[in-house]
Amino acid sequence: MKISVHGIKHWAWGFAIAGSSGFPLAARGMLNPALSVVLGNCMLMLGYSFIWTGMRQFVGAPVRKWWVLVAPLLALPVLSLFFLDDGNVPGRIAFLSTLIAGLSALPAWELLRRNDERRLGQRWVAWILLAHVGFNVCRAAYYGFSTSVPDAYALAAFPTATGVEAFLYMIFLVLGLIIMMSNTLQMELNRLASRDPLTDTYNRRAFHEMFERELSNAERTGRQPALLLIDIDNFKQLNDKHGHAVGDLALKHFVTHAGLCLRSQDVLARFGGEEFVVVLPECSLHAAHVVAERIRTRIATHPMSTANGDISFTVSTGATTAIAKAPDLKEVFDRADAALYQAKMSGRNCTVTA
Ligand SMILES: Nc1nc2c(ncn2[C@@H]2O[C@H](COP(=O)(O)OP(=O)(O)OP(=O)(O)O)[C@@H](O)[C@H]2O)c(=O)[nH]1
Repeated sequence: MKISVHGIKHWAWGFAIAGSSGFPLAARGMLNPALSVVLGNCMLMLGYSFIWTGMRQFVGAPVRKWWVLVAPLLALPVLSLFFLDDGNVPGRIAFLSTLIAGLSALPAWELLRRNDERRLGQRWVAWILLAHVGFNVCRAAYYGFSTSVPDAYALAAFPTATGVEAFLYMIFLVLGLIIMMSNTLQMELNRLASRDPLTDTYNRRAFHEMFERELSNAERTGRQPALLLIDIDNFKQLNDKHGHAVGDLALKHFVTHAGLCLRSQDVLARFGGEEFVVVLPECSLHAAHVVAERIRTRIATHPMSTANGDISFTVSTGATTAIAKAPDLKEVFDRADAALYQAKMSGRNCTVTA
Protein backbone atom coordinates (compact mmCIF):
# COMPACT_ATOMS: atom_id res chain seq x y z
CA MET A 1 0.00 0.00 0.00
CA LYS A 2 1.40 3.37 -1.00
CA ILE A 3 0.97 6.38 1.26
CA SER A 4 2.10 9.63 -0.29
CA VAL A 5 1.84 13.36 0.19
CA HIS A 6 1.03 15.16 -3.04
CA GLY A 7 3.30 18.03 -4.03
CA ILE A 8 6.53 16.79 -2.43
CA LYS A 9 8.30 16.33 -5.77
CA HIS A 10 7.46 19.85 -6.86
CA TRP A 11 8.70 21.26 -3.54
CA ALA A 12 11.95 19.31 -3.87
CA TRP A 13 12.44 20.66 -7.40
CA GLY A 14 11.47 24.14 -6.22
CA PHE A 15 14.05 24.21 -3.41
CA ALA A 16 16.74 22.63 -5.59
CA ILE A 17 16.24 25.10 -8.45
CA ALA A 18 15.79 28.17 -6.21
CA GLY A 19 18.87 27.14 -4.20
CA SER A 20 20.93 26.58 -7.37
CA SER A 21 20.01 30.03 -8.65
CA GLY A 22 22.65 31.29 -6.21
CA PHE A 23 25.42 29.83 -8.40
CA PRO A 24 24.92 31.99 -11.52
CA LEU A 25 24.16 35.00 -9.31
CA ALA A 26 27.37 34.49 -7.31
CA ALA A 27 29.37 34.01 -10.53
CA ARG A 28 28.59 37.57 -11.59
CA GLY A 29 32.29 38.48 -11.64
CA MET A 30 33.19 35.52 -13.86
CA LEU A 31 30.19 35.44 -16.21
CA ASN A 32 28.69 38.22 -18.23
CA PRO A 33 26.72 40.18 -15.54
CA ALA A 34 23.57 40.29 -17.67
CA LEU A 35 23.73 36.55 -18.25
CA SER A 36 24.36 35.69 -14.60
CA VAL A 37 21.60 37.99 -13.30
CA VAL A 38 19.00 36.98 -15.90
CA LEU A 39 19.79 33.26 -15.64
CA GLY A 40 19.95 33.27 -11.82
CA ASN A 41 16.70 35.17 -11.41
CA CYS A 42 14.82 33.11 -14.01
CA MET A 43 15.91 30.01 -12.09
CA LEU A 44 14.68 31.64 -8.89
CA MET A 45 11.27 32.29 -10.47
CA LEU A 46 11.15 28.69 -11.70
CA GLY A 47 11.90 27.50 -8.13
CA TYR A 48 9.10 29.66 -6.67
CA SER A 49 6.72 28.41 -9.36
CA PHE A 50 7.46 24.80 -8.46
CA ILE A 51 6.73 25.53 -4.79
CA TRP A 52 3.42 27.16 -5.73
CA THR A 53 2.34 24.29 -8.03
CA GLY A 54 3.45 21.79 -5.37
CA MET A 55 1.12 23.55 -2.94
CA ARG A 56 -1.75 23.23 -5.41
CA GLN A 57 -1.03 19.51 -5.75
CA PHE A 58 -0.91 19.22 -1.96
CA VAL A 59 -4.38 20.67 -1.56
CA GLY A 60 -5.72 18.60 -4.48
CA ALA A 61 -6.13 21.47 -6.97
CA PRO A 62 -5.38 20.86 -10.66
CA VAL A 63 -1.97 21.84 -12.05
CA ARG A 64 -0.87 22.24 -15.67
CA LYS A 65 2.77 21.42 -16.38
CA TRP A 66 3.45 24.66 -18.26
CA TRP A 67 2.37 26.86 -15.32
CA VAL A 68 5.86 26.66 -13.82
CA LEU A 69 7.24 28.38 -16.92
CA VAL A 70 5.01 31.47 -16.80
CA ALA A 71 7.01 33.49 -14.22
CA PRO A 72 10.48 32.66 -15.68
CA LEU A 73 9.25 33.46 -19.19
CA LEU A 74 7.82 36.74 -17.94
CA ALA A 75 11.04 37.56 -16.07
CA LEU A 76 13.31 36.79 -19.02
CA PRO A 77 12.38 39.67 -21.37
CA VAL A 78 11.75 42.16 -18.56
CA LEU A 79 15.13 41.53 -16.93
CA SER A 80 16.81 41.71 -20.33
CA LEU A 81 15.16 45.09 -20.94
CA PHE A 82 16.50 46.35 -17.59
CA PHE A 83 19.99 45.50 -18.81
CA LEU A 84 19.46 47.58 -21.93
CA ASP A 85 18.54 50.40 -19.55
CA ASP A 86 22.06 50.47 -18.09
CA GLY A 87 21.36 47.76 -15.56
CA ASN A 88 18.70 49.84 -13.73
CA VAL A 89 19.35 48.02 -10.45
CA PRO A 90 16.49 49.57 -8.38
CA GLY A 91 13.93 48.93 -11.14
CA ARG A 92 15.13 45.39 -11.56
CA ILE A 93 14.96 44.69 -7.81
CA ALA A 94 11.48 46.24 -7.56
CA PHE A 95 10.26 44.10 -10.46
CA LEU A 96 11.75 40.86 -9.04
CA SER A 97 10.45 41.59 -5.53
CA THR A 98 6.94 42.13 -6.92
CA LEU A 99 7.12 38.86 -8.82
CA ILE A 100 8.38 37.01 -5.72
CA ALA A 101 5.61 38.56 -3.60
CA GLY A 102 3.02 37.37 -6.14
CA LEU A 103 4.49 33.88 -6.39
CA SER A 104 4.52 33.57 -2.59
CA ALA A 105 1.00 34.98 -2.17
CA LEU A 106 -0.40 32.30 -4.50
CA PRO A 107 0.53 29.26 -2.33
CA ALA A 108 -0.50 31.17 0.84
CA TRP A 109 -3.91 31.76 -0.76
CA GLU A 110 -4.19 28.07 -1.74
CA LEU A 111 -3.67 27.09 1.90
CA LEU A 112 -5.79 29.74 3.63
CA ARG A 113 -8.88 29.31 1.49
CA ARG A 114 -9.10 25.61 2.38
CA ASN A 115 -10.04 24.76 5.95
CA ASP A 116 -9.32 21.11 6.52
CA GLU A 117 -7.93 19.00 9.34
CA ARG A 118 -4.31 19.71 8.40
CA ARG A 119 -4.78 23.28 9.58
CA LEU A 120 -1.94 23.73 12.08
CA GLY A 121 0.83 23.02 9.54
CA GLN A 122 -1.04 24.82 6.80
CA ARG A 123 -1.52 27.98 8.83
CA TRP A 124 2.15 27.99 9.79
CA VAL A 125 3.27 27.71 6.16
CA ALA A 126 0.70 30.29 5.03
CA TRP A 127 1.96 32.84 7.58
CA ILE A 128 5.60 32.23 6.62
CA LEU A 129 4.67 32.78 2.99
CA LEU A 130 2.73 35.94 3.86
CA ALA A 131 5.69 37.29 5.87
CA HIS A 132 7.81 36.71 2.77
CA VAL A 133 5.19 38.53 0.69
CA GLY A 134 5.29 41.44 3.14
CA PHE A 135 9.08 41.68 3.03
CA ASN A 136 9.14 41.64 -0.74
CA VAL A 137 6.36 44.21 -1.04
CA CYS A 138 8.41 46.56 1.21
CA ARG A 139 11.50 45.85 -0.86
CA ALA A 140 9.64 46.50 -4.11
CA ALA A 141 8.15 49.72 -2.72
CA TYR A 142 11.50 50.95 -1.43
CA TYR A 143 13.32 50.47 -4.72
CA GLY A 144 10.38 51.14 -6.98
CA PHE A 145 9.13 54.39 -5.46
CA SER A 146 12.39 55.96 -4.31
CA THR A 147 12.71 59.17 -6.25
CA SER A 148 16.48 59.18 -6.19
CA VAL A 149 18.83 56.29 -6.80
CA PRO A 150 19.32 54.65 -3.36
CA ASP A 151 22.57 55.59 -1.74
CA ALA A 152 25.37 53.13 -1.19
CA TYR A 153 24.29 52.48 2.43
CA ALA A 154 20.71 51.61 1.45
CA LEU A 155 21.89 49.35 -1.36
CA ALA A 156 24.21 47.58 1.04
CA ALA A 157 21.67 47.32 3.87
CA PHE A 158 18.91 45.73 1.79
CA PRO A 159 21.02 42.91 0.38
CA THR A 160 22.04 42.06 3.96
CA ALA A 161 18.41 42.11 5.13
CA THR A 162 17.45 40.10 2.04
CA GLY A 163 20.06 37.46 2.84
CA VAL A 164 18.94 37.14 6.46
CA GLU A 165 15.27 37.08 5.46
CA ALA A 166 15.88 34.48 2.74
CA PHE A 167 17.76 32.27 5.22
CA LEU A 168 15.01 32.50 7.88
CA TYR A 169 12.29 32.09 5.24
CA MET A 170 13.86 28.86 3.96
CA ILE A 171 14.29 27.38 7.45
CA PHE A 172 10.76 28.21 8.64
CA LEU A 173 9.16 27.24 5.36
CA VAL A 174 10.86 23.83 5.36
CA LEU A 175 9.87 23.31 9.01
CA GLY A 176 6.26 24.20 8.19
CA LEU A 177 6.22 21.89 5.17
CA ILE A 178 7.52 19.05 7.36
CA ILE A 179 4.70 19.68 9.88
CA MET A 180 2.19 19.79 7.03
CA MET A 181 3.48 16.52 5.59
CA SER A 182 3.54 14.76 8.95
CA ASN A 183 -0.06 15.91 9.66
CA THR A 184 -1.13 14.55 6.30
CA LEU A 185 0.60 11.22 6.83
CA GLN A 186 -0.90 10.95 10.32
CA MET A 187 -4.37 11.55 8.90
CA GLU A 188 -3.82 8.99 6.16
CA LEU A 189 -2.56 6.40 8.67
CA ASN A 190 -5.57 7.04 10.92
CA ARG A 191 -7.85 6.62 7.93
CA LEU A 192 -6.20 3.37 6.86
CA ALA A 193 -6.27 1.98 10.41
CA SER A 194 -10.01 2.59 10.67
CA ARG A 195 -11.12 1.49 7.18
CA ASP A 196 -11.92 -1.79 5.51
CA PRO A 197 -9.72 -1.89 2.39
CA LEU A 198 -12.27 -3.66 0.16
CA THR A 199 -15.37 -1.56 0.81
CA ASP A 200 -13.76 1.59 2.28
CA THR A 201 -16.31 1.55 5.12
CA TYR A 202 -15.19 1.62 8.74
CA ASN A 203 -13.68 -1.61 10.01
CA ARG A 204 -14.44 -3.57 13.17
CA ARG A 205 -11.85 -1.65 15.20
CA ALA A 206 -13.36 1.72 14.29
CA PHE A 207 -16.85 0.36 14.97
CA HIS A 208 -15.84 -0.71 18.49
CA GLU A 209 -14.40 2.73 19.22
CA MET A 210 -17.41 4.58 17.85
CA PHE A 211 -19.99 2.38 19.50
CA GLU A 212 -18.20 2.63 22.87
CA ARG A 213 -18.27 6.41 22.44
CA GLU A 214 -21.98 6.34 21.62
CA LEU A 215 -22.66 4.20 24.70
CA SER A 216 -20.82 6.55 27.02
CA ASN A 217 -22.66 9.52 25.44
CA ALA A 218 -25.90 7.65 26.06
CA GLU A 219 -25.01 7.24 29.73
CA ARG A 220 -24.70 11.02 29.96
CA THR A 221 -27.67 12.06 27.83
CA GLY A 222 -30.02 9.12 28.38
CA ARG A 223 -30.55 8.91 24.61
CA GLN A 224 -29.55 5.41 23.55
CA PRO A 225 -28.07 4.35 20.24
CA ALA A 226 -29.48 1.47 18.20
CA LEU A 227 -27.43 -1.24 16.55
CA LEU A 228 -28.17 -3.12 13.33
CA LEU A 229 -26.32 -6.33 12.56
CA ILE A 230 -26.80 -7.04 8.85
CA ASP A 231 -25.72 -10.21 7.07
CA ILE A 232 -25.88 -10.92 3.33
CA ASP A 233 -28.01 -14.02 2.74
CA ASN A 234 -26.50 -17.15 1.19
CA PHE A 235 -23.29 -15.34 0.44
CA LYS A 236 -21.36 -18.59 0.18
CA GLN A 237 -23.69 -19.69 -2.61
CA LEU A 238 -23.21 -16.37 -4.41
CA ASN A 239 -19.44 -16.77 -4.16
CA ASP A 240 -19.53 -20.39 -5.29
CA LYS A 241 -21.87 -19.73 -8.21
CA HIS A 242 -20.47 -16.45 -9.57
CA GLY A 243 -16.92 -16.34 -8.20
CA HIS A 244 -15.13 -14.45 -5.47
CA ALA A 245 -14.83 -11.27 -7.55
CA VAL A 246 -18.63 -11.05 -7.83
CA GLY A 247 -18.81 -11.70 -4.07
CA ASP A 248 -16.50 -8.72 -3.54
CA LEU A 249 -18.68 -6.64 -5.84
CA ALA A 250 -21.75 -7.61 -3.79
CA LEU A 251 -20.05 -6.33 -0.63
CA LYS A 252 -19.32 -2.98 -2.30
CA HIS A 253 -22.84 -2.87 -3.77
CA PHE A 254 -24.28 -3.39 -0.31
CA VAL A 255 -22.16 -0.57 1.16
CA THR A 256 -23.18 1.88 -1.57
CA HIS A 257 -26.90 1.18 -1.23
CA ALA A 258 -26.99 0.87 2.56
CA GLY A 259 -25.15 4.20 2.77
CA LEU A 260 -27.96 5.84 0.79
CA CYS A 261 -30.47 4.78 3.46
CA LEU A 262 -28.58 6.32 6.41
CA ARG A 263 -28.30 9.75 8.01
CA SER A 264 -24.93 11.51 8.06
CA GLN A 265 -24.42 10.73 11.77
CA ASP A 266 -25.10 6.98 11.33
CA VAL A 267 -22.04 4.76 11.06
CA LEU A 268 -21.78 1.78 8.75
CA ALA A 269 -18.91 -0.66 9.35
CA ARG A 270 -17.84 -4.01 8.00
CA PHE A 271 -17.74 -6.37 10.96
CA GLY A 272 -16.12 -9.18 8.99
CA GLY A 273 -16.84 -11.38 5.98
CA GLU A 274 -20.34 -10.57 4.72
CA GLU A 275 -21.50 -9.12 8.04
CA PHE A 276 -22.02 -5.38 8.58
CA VAL A 277 -23.01 -3.25 11.56
CA VAL A 278 -24.78 0.09 11.65
CA VAL A 279 -24.67 2.36 14.68
CA LEU A 280 -27.69 4.69 14.82
CA PRO A 281 -27.12 7.39 17.45
CA GLU A 282 -30.13 8.40 19.56
CA CYS A 283 -32.49 5.98 17.90
CA SER A 284 -35.56 4.07 19.22
CA LEU A 285 -36.12 0.41 18.46
CA HIS A 286 -39.02 1.31 16.20
CA ALA A 287 -36.91 3.79 14.21
CA ALA A 288 -34.09 1.22 13.99
CA HIS A 289 -36.55 -1.28 12.52
CA VAL A 290 -37.66 1.29 9.95
CA VAL A 291 -34.04 1.95 8.90
CA ALA A 292 -33.26 -1.78 8.72
CA GLU A 293 -36.30 -2.39 6.54
CA ARG A 294 -35.36 0.53 4.30
CA ILE A 295 -31.92 -1.02 3.74
CA ARG A 296 -33.36 -4.52 3.24
CA THR A 297 -35.92 -3.33 0.67
CA ARG A 298 -33.38 -1.25 -1.19
CA ILE A 299 -30.93 -4.15 -1.49
CA ALA A 300 -33.69 -6.59 -2.54
CA THR A 301 -34.97 -4.22 -5.22
CA HIS A 302 -31.63 -3.03 -6.60
CA PRO A 303 -29.79 -5.91 -8.29
CA MET A 304 -26.10 -5.34 -8.95
CA SER A 305 -24.84 -5.12 -12.54
CA THR A 306 -22.10 -7.57 -13.43
CA ALA A 307 -20.47 -8.68 -16.67
CA ASN A 308 -22.81 -11.69 -16.56
CA GLY A 309 -25.98 -9.63 -16.10
CA ASP A 310 -27.87 -8.37 -13.07
CA ILE A 311 -27.56 -10.39 -9.86
CA SER A 312 -29.93 -9.97 -6.91
CA PHE A 313 -29.28 -10.82 -3.30
CA THR A 314 -30.97 -10.11 0.02
CA VAL A 315 -29.96 -9.32 3.59
CA SER A 316 -31.18 -10.29 7.05
CA THR A 317 -30.91 -7.95 10.03
CA GLY A 318 -30.93 -8.14 13.79
CA ALA A 319 -31.83 -4.77 15.35
CA THR A 320 -31.62 -3.69 18.96
CA THR A 321 -30.99 -0.68 21.18
CA ALA A 322 -28.83 -0.16 24.22
CA ILE A 323 -31.41 -0.01 27.00
CA ALA A 324 -29.53 -0.84 30.19
CA LYS A 325 -28.40 1.96 32.51
CA ALA A 326 -24.76 0.98 32.10
CA PRO A 327 -24.87 -0.53 28.64
CA ASP A 328 -22.07 -2.77 27.57
CA LEU A 329 -21.01 -3.29 23.95
CA LYS A 330 -20.89 -7.08 24.24
CA GLU A 331 -24.32 -7.29 25.78
CA VAL A 332 -25.88 -5.08 23.06
CA PHE A 333 -24.02 -6.90 20.32
CA ASP A 334 -25.07 -10.36 21.59
CA ARG A 335 -28.69 -9.22 21.56
CA ALA A 336 -28.41 -8.02 17.94
CA ASP A 337 -26.67 -11.29 17.04
CA ALA A 338 -29.49 -13.34 18.58
CA ALA A 339 -32.03 -11.27 16.61
CA LEU A 340 -30.03 -11.84 13.42
CA TYR A 341 -30.02 -15.57 14.11
CA GLN A 342 -33.81 -15.42 14.43
CA ALA A 343 -34.04 -13.56 11.11
CA LYS A 344 -31.98 -16.29 9.41
CA MET A 345 -34.13 -18.98 11.03
CA SER A 346 -37.28 -17.20 9.82
CA GLY A 347 -36.29 -17.70 6.20
CA ARG A 348 -33.89 -14.73 5.64
CA ASN A 349 -34.61 -11.42 3.81
CA CYS A 350 -36.24 -9.97 6.95
CA THR A 351 -35.55 -7.89 10.08
CA VAL A 352 -35.98 -9.07 13.65
CA THR A 353 -35.83 -6.67 16.61
CA ALA A 354 -34.79 -7.56 20.13
N1 LIG B 1 -16.05 -12.59 -1.99
C1 LIG B 1 -15.80 -12.55 -0.69
N2 LIG B 1 -16.27 -13.54 0.12
C2 LIG B 1 -16.04 -13.49 1.43
C3 LIG B 1 -15.31 -12.43 2.01
N3 LIG B 1 -15.25 -12.65 3.34
C4 LIG B 1 -15.91 -13.80 3.60
N4 LIG B 1 -16.41 -14.32 2.44
C5 LIG B 1 -17.19 -15.52 2.23
O1 LIG B 1 -18.47 -15.37 2.81
C6 LIG B 1 -19.04 -16.67 2.95
C7 LIG B 1 -19.85 -16.71 4.23
O2 LIG B 1 -20.59 -17.87 4.22
P1 LIG B 1 -21.54 -18.32 5.39
O3 LIG B 1 -20.95 -17.87 6.71
O4 LIG B 1 -21.80 -19.78 5.23
O5 LIG B 1 -22.83 -17.48 5.23
P2 LIG B 1 -23.94 -17.46 4.08
O6 LIG B 1 -23.59 -18.32 2.92
O7 LIG B 1 -24.21 -16.03 3.80
O8 LIG B 1 -25.19 -18.10 4.80
P3 LIG B 1 -26.24 -17.34 5.70
O9 LIG B 1 -25.51 -16.28 6.45
O10 LIG B 1 -26.79 -18.39 6.61
O11 LIG B 1 -27.28 -16.77 4.82
C8 LIG B 1 -17.87 -17.65 2.93
O12 LIG B 1 -17.93 -18.41 1.73
C9 LIG B 1 -16.63 -16.75 2.91
O13 LIG B 1 -15.60 -17.32 2.13
C10 LIG B 1 -14.79 -11.41 1.13
O14 LIG B 1 -14.14 -10.44 1.55
N5 LIG B 1 -15.08 -11.51 -0.18
